[in-house]
Amino acid sequence: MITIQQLSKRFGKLQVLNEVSLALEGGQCVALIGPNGSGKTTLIKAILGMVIPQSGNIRFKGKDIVGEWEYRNEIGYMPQIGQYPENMTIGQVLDMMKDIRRVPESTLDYDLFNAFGLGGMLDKRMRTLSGGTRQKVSACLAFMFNPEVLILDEPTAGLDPISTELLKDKIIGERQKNKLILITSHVLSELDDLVSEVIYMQEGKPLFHKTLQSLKAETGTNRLSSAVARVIAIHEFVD
Ligand SMILES: Nc1ncnc2c1ncn2[C@@H]1O[C@H](COP(=O)(O)OP(=O)(O)OP(=O)(O)O)[C@@H](O)[C@H]1O
Repeated sequence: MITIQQLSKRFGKLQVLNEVSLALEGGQCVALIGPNGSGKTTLIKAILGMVIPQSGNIRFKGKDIVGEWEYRNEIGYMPQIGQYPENMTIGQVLDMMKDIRRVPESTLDYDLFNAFGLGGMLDKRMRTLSGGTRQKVSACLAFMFNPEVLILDEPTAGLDPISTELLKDKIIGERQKNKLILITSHVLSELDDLVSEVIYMQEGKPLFHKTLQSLKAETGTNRLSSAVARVIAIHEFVD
């Protein structure tokens, strides 16, 4: 569904993405993990057309994304920190997004809106929200328009344990509908029962892209965190 070829991005002298090539398919939940500053968010923003690479290309369903914007309607994006007009209420933000997208009300997905109880907070202004409630608004918006692809950047950061479980259930349900889900998190234990593939970024390049099954089989461990640690140790030993 998304193919990335030889993608490179520099910010000044800093090489943030270094000839990244990846293929991401529907029906997969892909964990994009790696140390701080390894280029995960930059890669996500390049897919969304928010960061312009120096070289390489990204194809969405076979079509180069350069100069395109409609493909973004097929992607639900949950940023690390959602930026909203701070004086608007939750209800106004939701209405504004619905106005922009102009899709029939009957196609909207209110699962997370209902699960998070956002209906009881519609009059709260964005600037008054706790970090976790802001995350809930972002999650609700990412899923609301029923996109084929979900890109979730640290989606559970700041969410309480019950809300985290609600979001995880939703992610599992959407993956079963053959959607592509790309998710970054530093809490690997949270990804264990969610993901089918793992991409480990290091210094702007994927160190590996493996299925969870092969990662576990290769390392003889059932936990994602130990499996990743073992693969990194093997790579460091070989280098
Ligand atoms: N707009 C920008 N201008 C300059 N440097 C940037 C910009 N955006 C990101 N960077 C730098 O690029 C590098 C990669 O950042 P990025 O946010 O992609 O990393 P990350 O892997 O998502 O990190 P984290 O795990 O901390 O979220 C960092 O050194 C960051 O400071």
